[in-house]
Amino acid sequence: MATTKIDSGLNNKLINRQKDVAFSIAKVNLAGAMASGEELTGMKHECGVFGCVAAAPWPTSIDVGQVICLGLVALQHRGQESAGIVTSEGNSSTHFNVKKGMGMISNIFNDESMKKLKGNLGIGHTRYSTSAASEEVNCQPFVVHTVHGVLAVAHNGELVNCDKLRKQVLSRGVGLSTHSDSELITQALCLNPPDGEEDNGPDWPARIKHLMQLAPLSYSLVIMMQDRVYGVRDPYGNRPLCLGRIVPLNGRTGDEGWVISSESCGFLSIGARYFREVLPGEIVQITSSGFKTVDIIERPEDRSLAFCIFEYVYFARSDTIFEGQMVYSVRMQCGRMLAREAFVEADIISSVPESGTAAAHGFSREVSISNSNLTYYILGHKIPSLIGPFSSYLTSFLLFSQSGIPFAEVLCKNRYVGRTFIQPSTRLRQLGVAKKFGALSENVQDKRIVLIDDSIVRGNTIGPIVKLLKDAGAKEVHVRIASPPLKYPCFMGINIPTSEELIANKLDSVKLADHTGADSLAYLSVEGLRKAVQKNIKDTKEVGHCTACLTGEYPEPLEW
Ligand SMILES: O=P(O)(O)OC[C@H]1O[C@H](OP(=O)(O)OP(=O)(O)O)[C@H](O)[C@@H]1O
Ligand SMILES: NC(=O)CC[C@H](N)C(=O)O
Ligand code: SF4
Ligand SMILES: [Mg+2]
Repeated sequence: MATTKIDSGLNNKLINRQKDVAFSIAKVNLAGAMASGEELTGMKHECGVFGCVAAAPWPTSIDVGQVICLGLVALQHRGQESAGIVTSEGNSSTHFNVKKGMGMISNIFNDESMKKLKGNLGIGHTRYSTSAASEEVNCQPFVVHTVHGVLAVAHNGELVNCDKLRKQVLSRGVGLSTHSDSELITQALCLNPPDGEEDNGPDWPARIKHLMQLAPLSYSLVIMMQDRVYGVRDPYGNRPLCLGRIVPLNGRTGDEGWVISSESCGFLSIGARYFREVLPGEIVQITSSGFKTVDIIERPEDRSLAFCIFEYVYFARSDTIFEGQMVYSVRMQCGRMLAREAFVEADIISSVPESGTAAAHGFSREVSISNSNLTYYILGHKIPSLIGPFSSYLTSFLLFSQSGIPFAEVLCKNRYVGRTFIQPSTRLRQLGVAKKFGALSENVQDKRIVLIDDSIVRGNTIGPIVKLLKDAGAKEVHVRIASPPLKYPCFMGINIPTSEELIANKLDSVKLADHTGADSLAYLSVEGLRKAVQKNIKDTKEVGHCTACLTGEYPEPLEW
């Protein structure tokens, strides 16, 4: 697989760029978080895109605006800074209906604004900023008027060659009003094609293709013209995008419309069914008569697919389907793999809610193999090593594919803590309290606990939780992380903290165990994660995942 490993020269440039980007974004986000007293945890920052086109005849009876609004609610975990919906009535009208604003979807859209979002087709966006500040002016979708009519664009991702493309677009006489790479994409689509006239009106697929050649990654786009929506996924397939069909009520046949979304998780709640993924490099056109692939743009030959592996680990909702498999099942598989790599004896297996839970169930079900010597368990009892080698027959015969250690919840998550408006006092900070969590003390008392989380980023979550569990009476807490140490920045739509902020760059697992007060701490290996993700991918000609934040191997040369 051809990838770009960071050398020391590039590393310095990366550090500088990281500082620039981190400063411009973090000053907004940190200010927001600090003002609310909220502690920064996890990898934030992706975005969700959604589109809907009603089947003919138009005007449709489908409430397109509401379908998009509910579609965005299902994608709310992908971005909570701002959101927007743009609809088109699909006729000769020279404008789109637009509603955008800062904050959560429920704060932006109400019955009154929904009434104005009439239409037969539309697109929506929910944002976490990566390339420009979290401000009203950068809210998406971007809407522009061109000589060929109105155009709206919603983008998930981040252009790795943004500076170069910016210069190209500016040098063609276009003025940009923001620093957003998504505005840049919108304006790049408006440029007249470099190689001649479009005799029969604008050739949008050709323009999109041209953009894709100029900007290799990373993006999933929904682009709306007056009577159609295009769905576009970058040739590396870095960010997700999938298609669904709106099924008729009362068992009638045929489709009532089509949806396109970053994730499939919301489809059932809007009366849609998952159809398929948009392929890496594919341009899909959706009109009142259905979907059609209009082109597939290839990657350079020596480069592999690079779907973000962290969509499986943490970002996506667990009922979403990627590459033919449900995210929840992959997270369980990560837990199984973790049990094979880093088993430890304990009384209960538990998780840090929410996203660590599926992996904990997987861990609990797995036959356990410790790192150095095989240890076989049946119904929680260690089998003497003498009969160990025969136990695989026993386990399959007796259907004991479990470690024999039950799963039990130990933590209760407070979902309102993010709204607190006070800064913790020095005393509270020194106590290192796990503000988001409470301990289920009866489950914890005198127990040896394997505590599973999906990832450690800054290390702000795990230490206070270990302390909380010990304070609640836990005898031992063994932390197991269902992904490898996070060491490198991401430039593809995820705002990973600077390298210095990533705790794995400061403390190895032994030191981190010591630092957090855990009795042991171990991560899943990169190979283990890859195997867990790729084990059940079927019917796909090609498989490939970006692991740059874990390995420093980037899918495409970085150009700064
Ligand atoms: O090392 P840190 O910087 O503290 O970040 C790591 C934590 O952040 C995420 O959880 P989060 O609370 O964001 O959401 P979740 O409920 O989906 O797990 C992740 O699941 C880890 O628990
Ligand atoms: N996280 C994202 O996908 C953000 C999209 C785009 N780069 C923006 O900042 O608006
Ligand atoms: S660097 Fe990490 S977060 Fe970014 S796209 Fe690659 S796997 Fe995903
Ligand atoms: Mg978490």
